Amino acid sequence: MSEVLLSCTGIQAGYGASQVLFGIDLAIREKEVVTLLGRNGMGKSTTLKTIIGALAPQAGHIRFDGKLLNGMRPDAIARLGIAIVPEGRQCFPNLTVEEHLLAFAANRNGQADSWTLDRIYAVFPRLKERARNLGNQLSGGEQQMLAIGRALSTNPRLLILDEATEGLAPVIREDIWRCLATLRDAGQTILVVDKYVHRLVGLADRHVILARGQVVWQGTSAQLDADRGLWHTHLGV
Ligand SMILES: Nc1ncnc2c1ncn2[C@@H]1O[C@H](COP(=O)(O)OP(=O)(O)OP(=O)(O)O)[C@@H](O)[C@H]1O
Repeated sequence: MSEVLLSCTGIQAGYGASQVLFGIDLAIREKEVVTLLGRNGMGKSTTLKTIIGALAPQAGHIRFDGKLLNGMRPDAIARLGIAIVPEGRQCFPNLTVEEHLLAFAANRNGQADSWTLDRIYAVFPRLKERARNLGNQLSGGEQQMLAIGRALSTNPRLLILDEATEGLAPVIREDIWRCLATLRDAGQTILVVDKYVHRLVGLADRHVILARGQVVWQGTSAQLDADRGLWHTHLGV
């Protein structure tokens, strides 16, 4: 089995006096695709925020490639190789697609198989067609592809997607799922938060379900697929 890349143990976190996470334990191995699932308000985004350093945990440890992330600033964590595609895409209106993909490009970890512009265009041919268009000339789906492409251009060891298909038309969502499957097949380690569990069982290796700030279930896609009671109780499907 491959090495554990990210591990969270006993994470507690919240906003001021309001505690949201009550001891989250999760681990992601290299080349795994893992989802974080659960109904609205159960703590998925808060977990992501603690991993990327946007929110300091009140207790517990977050380790990435063996290094303790507690207390590190978000930019330092990003430099270690964690990239997030945030909810809402956040493209720059006055940069072209190609400028977005070049402006953030880095291969800090010296990966042999790095995400060059050509490789990103191979995963997202639509972005190649739109290379000279500005961010504000793109459709919602194209902006989402660009946000993923931009995150990839930093050659992250862990790519995190927070509700990447939110608000997209079903046919565009399918495009995004196909692209994520291509990334998975290329060996990219991915943590996904999304609500389309039907699609996620076909995409991910493992799933972690949160309820009220705690991990209530973890298992493989086959295990999740076989237990529709879980879908009903915790995923509202
Ligand atoms: N900035 C904030 N300040 C105060 N409370 C917050 C803040 N952000 C989130 N919360 C609260 O923390 C709890 C968990 O929210 P979180 O966004 O982590 O849930 P989630 O599982 O990602 O759900 P969703 O899919 O609705 O985003 C909720 O009760 C939410 O109201």
